[in-house]
Amino acid sequence: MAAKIFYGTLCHSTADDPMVILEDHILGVKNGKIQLVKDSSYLDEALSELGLQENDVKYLKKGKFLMPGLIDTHIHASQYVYTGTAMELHLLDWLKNYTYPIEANFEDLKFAEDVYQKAVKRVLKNGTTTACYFATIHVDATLKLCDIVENAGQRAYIGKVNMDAYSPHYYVETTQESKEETEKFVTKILKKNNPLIKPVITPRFAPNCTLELSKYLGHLAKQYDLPIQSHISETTDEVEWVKELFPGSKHYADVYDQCNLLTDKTVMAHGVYLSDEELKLFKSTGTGISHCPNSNLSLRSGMMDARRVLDMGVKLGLGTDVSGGYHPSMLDAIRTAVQVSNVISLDMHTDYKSLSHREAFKLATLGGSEVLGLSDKTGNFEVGKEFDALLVDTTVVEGPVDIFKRDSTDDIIQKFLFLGDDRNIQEVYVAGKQVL
Ligand SMILES: Nc1nc2[nH]cnc2c(=O)[nH]1
Ligand SMILES: [Zn+2]
Repeated sequence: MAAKIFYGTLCHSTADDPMVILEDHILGVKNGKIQLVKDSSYLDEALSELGLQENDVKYLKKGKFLMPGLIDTHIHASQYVYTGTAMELHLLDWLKNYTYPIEANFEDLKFAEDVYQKAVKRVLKNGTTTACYFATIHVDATLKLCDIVENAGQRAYIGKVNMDAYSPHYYVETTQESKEETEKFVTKILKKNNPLIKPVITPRFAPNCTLELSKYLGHLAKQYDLPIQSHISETTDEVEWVKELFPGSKHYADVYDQCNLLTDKTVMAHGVYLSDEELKLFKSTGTGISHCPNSNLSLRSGMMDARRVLDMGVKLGLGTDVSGGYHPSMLDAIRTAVQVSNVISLDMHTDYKSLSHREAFKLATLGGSEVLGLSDKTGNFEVGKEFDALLVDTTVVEGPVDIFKRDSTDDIIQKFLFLGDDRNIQEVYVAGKQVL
């Protein structure tokens, strides 16, 4: 995109305020970065500062607004193939009966390409400008996912999954293979030198990796300064199993910590059953949590108390966890996070504050960028950051939202968060480039 100025309503989060609504404002973009955010009375000044003409200004009428792109901190691109199905089992049986057999098919590159094309297209259309993807154990198929993400212009972390233990015979790696293939994958992606795409070290979860492999992965992440993703404390059965498998560890988080897998670039999905001690360890290591409320309800795993995590100062973002979660849209993650928090509040003392839609909006944007260690680049409309944004139109004909004369800008934004969908997402920008 050439340089441009957007004129109208802007909505984003800051460190102090989960939702700042700026009406009659201008946002200037040049070289993919946000150059200025000002009151509209500065328009003439901004035009000359950026060397632009009046026809470089995009005016947003009532009902339209600009917001930061959504950040999905936990999504399995490979599981998109069965999204919306197969949710009657609990986690460990679900993995055994559906997930592993389906992921094993990604050895077939044609199958992988078809699924990944559709998954990436779907999430971009739903406004996910940054995604933290799990793929499968297969290097070639995971490289295919990288090509597809690159062509689509999305910002992403992409992980080749590691599994050398308690995995079925048809979907498993030897420890040596897993080590070699992962380093091969990492170096290939780094060679692309695409600033939008990074490899992420991806031990599936503690039971699926030997300590030897997990320790190697911690070392690899350090060597190449890479982010790390995995799952933790999603169900009580899983927590019990980890206790049995690793009797030498203080708790679940300690298994990862012993392998140097808890860093300020680590995102752990779920964390429903983390103890205070584990959360303190997350805080001290800078590890973030991806809260995946749809998945936690769909697989009946439990309810993660987002308020508790926030109160303990642990970084928090939202994830769809497709396909443990059935919905690929982060708007669904925002809504479900609010609803789960509402349900938790029913059992709490009266001054317990459930998560507001404003806070959930922040988790899906700025919070996600913090969890992924990308808050210097994306997450809000701070000057100097890259322009990752959605142009939302709540007045689209035959759309899912009805706007009335009485609706304030605040109401319009809230209606989009609770009722909107991809029909309302008119334009999607990543690093200043219009990708949809
Ligand atoms: N939700 C979820 N939890 C996991 N734990 C280990 N693997 C998975 C997975 O694929 N999905
Ligand atoms: Zn997951």
